[in-house]
Amino acid sequence: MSQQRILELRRILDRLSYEYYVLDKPSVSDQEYDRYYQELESLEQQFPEYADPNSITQRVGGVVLDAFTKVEHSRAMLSLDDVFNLEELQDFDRKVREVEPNARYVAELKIDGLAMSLIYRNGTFVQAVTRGNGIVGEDVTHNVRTIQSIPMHIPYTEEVEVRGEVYMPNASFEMLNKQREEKGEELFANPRNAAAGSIRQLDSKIAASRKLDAFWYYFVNSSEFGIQSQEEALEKMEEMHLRVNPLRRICANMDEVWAFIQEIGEQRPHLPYAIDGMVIKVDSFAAQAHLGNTIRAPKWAIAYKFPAEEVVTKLLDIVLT
Ligand SMILES: NC(=O)c1c(N)nc(OC2CCCC2)nc1O[C@@H]1CCC[C@@H]1O
Repeated sequence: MSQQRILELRRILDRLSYEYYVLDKPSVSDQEYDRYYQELESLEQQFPEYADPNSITQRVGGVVLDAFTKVEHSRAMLSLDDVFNLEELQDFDRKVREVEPNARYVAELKIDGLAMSLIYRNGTFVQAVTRGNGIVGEDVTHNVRTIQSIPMHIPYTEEVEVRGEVYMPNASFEMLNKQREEKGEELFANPRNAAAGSIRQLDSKIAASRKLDAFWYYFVNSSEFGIQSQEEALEKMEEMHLRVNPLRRICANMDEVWAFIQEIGEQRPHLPYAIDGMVIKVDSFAAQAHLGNTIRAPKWAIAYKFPAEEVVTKLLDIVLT
């Protein structure tokens, strides 16, 4: 029965795609993957009545909008206050401990991309909305659907909203600028601009060609899943087959945070994506609620920013290499 086979192939390919793009551990060869993919493509062409926008064959894009729809966020997408040195981190820690003396932190790399909200209903991906001004964003579902590591199905039927950062891996960024240089087009200054420019495309075929990726870090309705801390939320999102950055550290105090920042500062030039700092969050959700938010940013999180690489050293690198 062809519909049966179509649904079975979609499940197989979703699983294989998860292994490849999220776990980075494929269990079959590329040839075997391609055989399943081609069988699904030809069955979908023979039986268009079984078309599904969430089918893996739709990741290549092909939707061209004439405008973006504005969407109001279910809950405001907060920003982060910035600090630039250890002393300011210790000020933040002191203020936290006035309210939560035993707070522990989760330190997460600050991905330099654009913030995004994903909504799943009945286990299926339904919408992606940019942060916009934090209250209202743009519906970019057609472009986010092309990001291979984002699951189109999750094993939960309740409504799930998660937030994270869509970014352009350094390899994609270098390749894109090389192509643009060959075509005499203006280059993107950095991966963040390139990612933002790609997500704002009306033609999802262009977005698909930009090979974007994403890490997820915030589970909006986590309390409905009985989750009590940031680390638990990250583990739950991993369980949902969402791609979560494994490079993170639970820290008992700000000294451990500072040690992790130094370690990552060393690794930064060798990471496959751009980071502009570290996001430090109080782990316990009860403590987060106790600390609260300002209108713009949480009082339970802070962004430590790495010193901007001196333009001079960058220019010297170019001149001297
Ligand atoms: N860029 C990041 O890697 C990142 C992160 N790892 N974690 C958060 O946590 C949110 C949750 C509540 C307030 C900030 N935000 C991040 O980026 C923010 C989103 C909006 C502005 C920054 O890009």
